[in-house]
Amino acid sequence: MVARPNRILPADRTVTGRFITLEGGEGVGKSTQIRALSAALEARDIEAVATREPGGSAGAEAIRTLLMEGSDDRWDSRSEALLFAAARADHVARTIRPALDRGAWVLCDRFVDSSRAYQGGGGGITDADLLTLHGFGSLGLLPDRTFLLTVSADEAARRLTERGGRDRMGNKPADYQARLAARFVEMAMSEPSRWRIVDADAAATDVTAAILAELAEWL
Ligand SMILES: Nc1ncnc2c1ncn2[C@@H]1O[C@H](COP(=O)(O)OP(=O)(O)OP(=O)(O)O)[C@@H](O)[C@H]1O
Ligand SMILES: Cc1cn([C@H]2C[C@H](O)[C@@H](COP(=O)(O)O)O2)c(=O)[nH]c1=O
Repeated sequence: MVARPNRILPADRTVTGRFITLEGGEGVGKSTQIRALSAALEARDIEAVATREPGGSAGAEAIRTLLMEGSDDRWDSRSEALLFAAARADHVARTIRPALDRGAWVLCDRFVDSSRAYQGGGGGITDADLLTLHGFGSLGLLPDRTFLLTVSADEAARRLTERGGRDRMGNKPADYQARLAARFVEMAMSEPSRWRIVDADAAATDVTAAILAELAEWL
């Protein structure tokens, strides 16, 4: 197997698992799709680890509470970026890397690209600084494939109402939300080998099928 540059592994190890991330705004259906993809992988006898950020390990879940509760200005941009990076470092070390090392697939609801969109596009931290934090905290681990789920504004609002409201980050002002949405698209366009943009306005089963089609080469 050809070593992939985003994996920092001992020289004698090979990896058969894949690291897949889902990105996008609130309520676009990421967790719904993670559940469906887990089931699809398990049906093929592939171990799937479904996880999320911030969170996914005991330490990261504790940091999640700090990040998700309180007013939208509880943290300034730099403190917030550091907290997300610290949570991610623990998540990668305790959950993601061990799973990949044993050959499992990891399906993660948000990862470093959310920091690049929210703390970067929204909060004004430079991409270089965010990637430096990621390099130190998580040894620069990147997904094999990242799906950007997009929905129309009306459908996103409908789903959020149905689900019951926004979190602390979702309460940031409209210009912040617009910048982060634009940043997601910019990242996806600038790295087409890793990213796929999926129209998530469709029925959940159709979205799952579209994602699986983009994973077929590894299944
Ligand atoms: N394709 C779909 N069509 C219609 N409703 C959907 C679809 N996908 C998800 N939903 C519904 O939209 C709501 C939000 O979905 P979900 O929790 O999966 O989104 P999310 O992207 O994980 O949200 P967040 O980032 O805020 O956690 C839920 O009520 C879910 O049942
Ligand atoms: C990983 C990550 C997340 N965020 C934001 C994005 C969302 O508003 C919340 C997470 O809530 P979810 O319902 O679990 O999707 O946190 C962020 O700003 N930066 C990040 O790195």
